[in-house]
Amino acid sequence: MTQSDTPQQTPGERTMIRLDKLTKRYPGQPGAAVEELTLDIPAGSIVVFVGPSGCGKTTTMKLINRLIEPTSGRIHLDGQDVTRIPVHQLRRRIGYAIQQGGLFPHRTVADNIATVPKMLGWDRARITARVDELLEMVGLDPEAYRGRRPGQLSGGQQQRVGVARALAGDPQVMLMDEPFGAIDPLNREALQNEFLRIQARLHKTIVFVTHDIDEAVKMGDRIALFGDGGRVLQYDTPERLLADPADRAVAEFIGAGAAVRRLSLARIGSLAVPGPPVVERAADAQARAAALARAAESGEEYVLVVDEDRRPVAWLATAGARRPGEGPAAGEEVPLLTPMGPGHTLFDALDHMLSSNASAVAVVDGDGRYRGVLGMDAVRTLINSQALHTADGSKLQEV
Ligand SMILES: Nc1ncnc2c1ncn2[C@@H]1O[C@H](COP(=O)(O)OP(=O)(O)OP(=O)(O)O)[C@@H](O)[C@H]1O
Repeated sequence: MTQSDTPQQTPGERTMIRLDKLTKRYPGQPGAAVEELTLDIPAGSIVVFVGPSGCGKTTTMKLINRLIEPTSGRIHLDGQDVTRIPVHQLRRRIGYAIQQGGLFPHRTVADNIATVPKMLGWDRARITARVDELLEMVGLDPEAYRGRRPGQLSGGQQQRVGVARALAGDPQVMLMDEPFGAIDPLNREALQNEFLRIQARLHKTIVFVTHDIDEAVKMGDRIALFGDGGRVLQYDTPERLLADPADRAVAEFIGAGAAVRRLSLARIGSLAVPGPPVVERAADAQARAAALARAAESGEEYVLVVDEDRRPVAWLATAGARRPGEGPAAGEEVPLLTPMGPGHTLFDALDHMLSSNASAVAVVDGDGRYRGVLGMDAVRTLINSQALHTADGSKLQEV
């Protein structure tokens, strides 16, 4: 076991949850479900528990909110031993969201979300306002959804309500047990992105369980990779887990494709990208031709057309792009793919290029203005160079 023996912290990080030699043996079971687990979960971060089925992830979650009691070991919440906190208080401080939402089927969406606020004795007006606020936050129109029952919602909508319910009492900590597990990939991605947006605002301490290493890499500030018998094999940032697996079992779980996964950790906003020539949309034919000629001379295949606010509009092929029988003629406009913004990753860029059979994507800043171009060759070079660098030249991370 690495790291989890001696919990690692960045200076200044406050520990919200401390698991200290936590062990759980279920009666009649030969081995422990969780064994001597020691782990610090920093305040305001998402820690993902990932690992094969039956390795003790759910048991650890249930130990944290005292749905079950440990055989031995301690759990501290914000410095307090949880066994000293009355259970009803603990439930208020810890929100719990589970697979398929775990909603009460006979209660309306509003009643489901209001569970904890009602427990807390809030008045009706405050509860109604909170329910509507949360529905908005998880992307459901309060007018349309507050009166429905779970059976009248899609799986994804149920999960959204489940997340809203877990957030309702404004808990310090959220435990999320495969909250997006039963969702198709497209909706799952949308939910993940929305949840990350919510988290960027709320800064909750979140423990998130998943089977899926890609989800772990995307959602986690840190990942605890569990092996059989409730042992943590590695507790690390996603970057380090992918770049430097602690042992063979970790490497096997991560599986093939670690290099590609690492692309999903590199945000385009923090990368230096080359800025090939542009031509303004308003430029007259002569200026266009001159720009094309200059670009072709320096070996460029395309020039980017930008509008008056420097937002990319289209590509313009240079003479260098012309290949007999295929490809556009010189001066021909080629439609632009959606440009990549600062929040997109190298993985998004590569995916975008592969799925649209393009060899480059335009890169824009947060206001949609042209920053540069990322080509297939540049991505390949970045992978092969084993290192990514930020715009200021400092090393971002290994790839
Ligand atoms: N109530 C219980 N009684 C007896 N054994 C249990 C109980 N709950 C879980 N276990 C066992 O404890 C071990 C850990 O289970 P747990 O549900 O924590 O794993 P998990 O990693 O969350 O699995 P999954 O990913 O499949 O949900 C398993 O071997 C399981 O069979």
